[in-house]
Amino acid sequence: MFLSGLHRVYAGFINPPSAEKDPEAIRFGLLGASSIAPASLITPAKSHPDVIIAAVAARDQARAEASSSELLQDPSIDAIYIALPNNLHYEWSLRSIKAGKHVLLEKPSCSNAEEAQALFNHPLLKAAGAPILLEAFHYRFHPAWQAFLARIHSDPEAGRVKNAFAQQYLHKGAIAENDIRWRFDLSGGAMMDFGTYPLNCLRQIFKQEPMEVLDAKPRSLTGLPEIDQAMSASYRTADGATGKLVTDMSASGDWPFFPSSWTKGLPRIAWPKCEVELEEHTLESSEGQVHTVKRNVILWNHLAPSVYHQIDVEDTHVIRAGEQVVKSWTESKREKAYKWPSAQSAGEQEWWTTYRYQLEEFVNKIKGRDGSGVWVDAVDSVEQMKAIDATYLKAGLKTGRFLLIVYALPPATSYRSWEFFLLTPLLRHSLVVAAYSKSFTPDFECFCISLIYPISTLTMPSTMAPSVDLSKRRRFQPPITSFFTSATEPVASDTPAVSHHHHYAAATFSATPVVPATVQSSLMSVGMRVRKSVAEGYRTNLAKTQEKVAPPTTVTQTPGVQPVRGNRNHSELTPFSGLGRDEYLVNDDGDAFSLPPSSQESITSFSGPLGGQKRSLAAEDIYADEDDEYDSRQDGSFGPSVLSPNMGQSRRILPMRGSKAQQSIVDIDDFEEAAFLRRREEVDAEDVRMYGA
Ligand SMILES: NC(=O)C1=CN([C@@H]2O[C@H](COP(=O)(O)OP(=O)(O)OC[C@H]3O[C@@H](n4cnc5c(N)ncnc54)[C@H](OP(=O)(O)O)[C@@H]3O)[C@@H](O)[C@H]2O)C=CC1
Ligand SMILES: O=C1OC[C@@H](O)[C@H](O)[C@H]1O
Repeated sequence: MFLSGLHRVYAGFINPPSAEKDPEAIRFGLLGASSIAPASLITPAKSHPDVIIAAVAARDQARAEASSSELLQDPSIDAIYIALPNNLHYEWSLRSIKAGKHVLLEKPSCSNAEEAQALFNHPLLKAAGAPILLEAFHYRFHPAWQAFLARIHSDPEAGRVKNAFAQQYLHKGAIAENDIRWRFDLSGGAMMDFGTYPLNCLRQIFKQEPMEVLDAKPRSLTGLPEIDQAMSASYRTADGATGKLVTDMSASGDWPFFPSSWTKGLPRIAWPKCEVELEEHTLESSEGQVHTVKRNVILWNHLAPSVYHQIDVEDTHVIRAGEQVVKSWTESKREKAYKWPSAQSAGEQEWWTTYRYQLEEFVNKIKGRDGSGVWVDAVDSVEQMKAIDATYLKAGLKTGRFLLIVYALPPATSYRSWEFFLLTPLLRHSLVVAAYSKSFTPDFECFCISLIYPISTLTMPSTMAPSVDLSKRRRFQPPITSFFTSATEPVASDTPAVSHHHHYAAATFSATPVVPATVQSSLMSVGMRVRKSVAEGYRTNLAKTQEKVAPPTTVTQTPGVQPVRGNRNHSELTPFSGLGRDEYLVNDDGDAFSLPPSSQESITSFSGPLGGQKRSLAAEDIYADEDDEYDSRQDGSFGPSVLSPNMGQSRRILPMRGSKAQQSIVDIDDFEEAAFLRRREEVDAEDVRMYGA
């Protein structure tokens, strides 16, 4: 048994036999030289006759065989594997699909449900001969998982699901401090990463949507309250079945057989596990006797079952005559399923990993073959993201949904002094409006920037107003400055920028309102000063503040020089040098009213040629469903909320009670919605109109 286990590991993960490649083999391009790619695709591809790994695109030219844009444009590439940080999944899947490529997309599919909905319901996926898009929930393709589900859903002994539990731990120290999983701006967090598996397990077990989230308790990363390092959450279906998941990506202590005081702080190793209790149900009734059975099933190690797994099934039988128990007994069995019971996929081997099985089905789907029948469809992926979002909301963690309000106050001439009178009303207005908005939209972080120039001078086309029905968690959003084109700078031509190869800079461009350079620089610096002075305790020392704030490139652009579009782009990535990885772990502690870590960087960070990495507040997630949120206020209170000192990091609020009438002085609907708050989809749609697909 041990030797066969070793063989499965060796052949599955280390050195599978090489298959001779078919001339019609699917040629894969990989976006990102990710750590998971060797296990998830490169090694499995070796034994697949219909798969060739053709190219890898990376930010670092030395490690890349192609740039990401070259990869998508290359007609010899059939499919793209996306194992980028989660925040880039939506964008690059969409780009790949638009380029006509099939997409194997790592989990979680997107940053939030809205993105997932937009992606998986994209019209390009509905057309005849449309590209195949698959969220890589690899564990589901292994026969062990399907055998486990069959014990719950298909056997005559299986009653309805009563209760389920799923756990998945990663031991303390397994993930480096600067890993993408610990970065909010890259849509990290335990529920997004490891937690997505046990959640998916529960959904598969229950087969009912949506699951109500009864409770969700995160353990946040020290210094980064918005990042969940661990989560435990419980759920209930419409049928009343209950489920619980526990995930911990830095698990310690709680060793079996040892007193907890001995092992506290030591890394904890535990198998991934799914456990299901089914309701007692009647097998047969005859001659006044009723035969019932009640089943419990456990699957150990759904994550890497090819290494080892076991399915423990325990059936408790009872024969009753009326209330009287005539006979009862328990049947236990232990099962394993390294292969399908009947050959559902040609040539499968016991050593096939979950990833190898997944690849088999992905290819089968593309080639129109029958295969095992296991698939993760569009609805499934969308529901998964909805369930993740709902868990985060219940946990009270920052959801990454932002409402940014920008509005203009009367011109500066109406104030007697820029130094004093200007900043005070701006600050007051900003804070009051943000707080007021927060009371309508408790699920959103609300920020406000008051400007001095009347909005009318910016001549924003009204068609660019944002939709308010979208909310975005960790959402892709263009930086604020990308919407302003200096009057001295030429308007970018529609020739796609090619100078930003080797990074994943999105090539989405927007029609930008032309703003005189003077207006623009004042606009930016005023906005910056307001934000800065908040963080610095209402300091209004202009010289000192400005010194710290590098002017954005768009403002200082050399006249006559063609701007490089990629550099202004919202999703631009830092180079492989490690810049993006090491810089993080921002701590806002002690900065009472500071905006989230990226608020300043959102404006300054893309001044360099390689673009900014950090999550941009001004450029960020801006949507609110105000009516819903208003209606959902439980305590009947209405009116402004005061943001807590941690407003950039947590969602705590202090409601200030009052009647609706009393509070109607400030109405956020009075403020015109700024053009740069457009939804991503609108940006894309406009691009298509202006520049072609
Ligand atoms: N199915 C599974 O079992 C697993 C799935 N995953 C999923 O795969 C994805 C990648 O995870 P993993 O391989 O661990 O991640 P890595 O950090 O190892 O790889 C991510 C890749 O993304 C590229 N990248 C682009 N922008 C950034 C950025 N700002 N910071 C860091 N990297 C960036 C990098 O490519 P380059 O430097 O080459 O340009 C990097 O190699 C995630 O979505 C994760 O959830 C992860 C592990 C297991
Ligand atoms: O999907 C995953 O599976 C394996 C884990 O190590 C990793 O963190 C996670 O992303």
